[in-house]
Amino acid sequence: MMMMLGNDDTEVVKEKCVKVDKPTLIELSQKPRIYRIPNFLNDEECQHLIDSAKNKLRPCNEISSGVHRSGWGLFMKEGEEDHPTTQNVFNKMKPFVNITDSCEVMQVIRYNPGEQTSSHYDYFNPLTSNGSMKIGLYGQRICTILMYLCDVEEGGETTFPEVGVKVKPIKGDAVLFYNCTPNGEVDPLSLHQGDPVLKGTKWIAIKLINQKVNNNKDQSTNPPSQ
Ligand SMILES: O=C(O)CCC(=O)C(=O)O
Ligand SMILES: [Fe+2]
Repeated sequence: MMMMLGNDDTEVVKEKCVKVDKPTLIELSQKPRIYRIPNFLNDEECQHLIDSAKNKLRPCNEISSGVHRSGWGLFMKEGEEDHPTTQNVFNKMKPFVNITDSCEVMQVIRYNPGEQTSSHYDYFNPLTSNGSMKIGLYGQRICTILMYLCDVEEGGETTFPEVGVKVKPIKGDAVLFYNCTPNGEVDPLSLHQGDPVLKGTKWIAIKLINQKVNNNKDQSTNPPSQ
């Protein structure tokens, strides 16, 4: 399995976080597995991700598969993830998850006041033809790493309504959550949403971690919508 908890580089704590040099996972929920990773990104990394996206954002005023997303977003293009800062961010993820060439490109999203993403699952639905086609192409989205690139004055929490978990955006923190159960089945408890921003701006970066597939997918095709 991809998660390597409790090895030499990581530790899981259930209580308040004490700042330590090595990455720490704070368990927010066991079912589904949701962890906060405090201080995952430094200020420079947050700024780099914002700067690399800010002039290229497109409105996400769309309703696809029943998900209402009203922020502004960008999927990094091939090559943009090669920047040393972004590669360093991926290196920081490696103690926790398997990053392979099957993984979808990183996505950067900005929400202004009133903008949000309604409740949805990140996994591909294996019961639909579209979902199973994407599973074949990219691999199931086993888990998601969501990074907060700034503080938000008010609102904008990431909420998991099925399990009553609400994560406040804190600049540099990340949330790692599993869209599948440990035996690999899609997990309806992973339902989540980006609450409306009430005051300020919310910037996030998202890396979806797909199960590795062995194919020659064309990396230049558009990433799948959720
Ligand atoms: O904005 C958030 O906190 C959640 C966003 C999200 O779940 C997504 O873009 O898939
Ligand atoms: Fe999501």
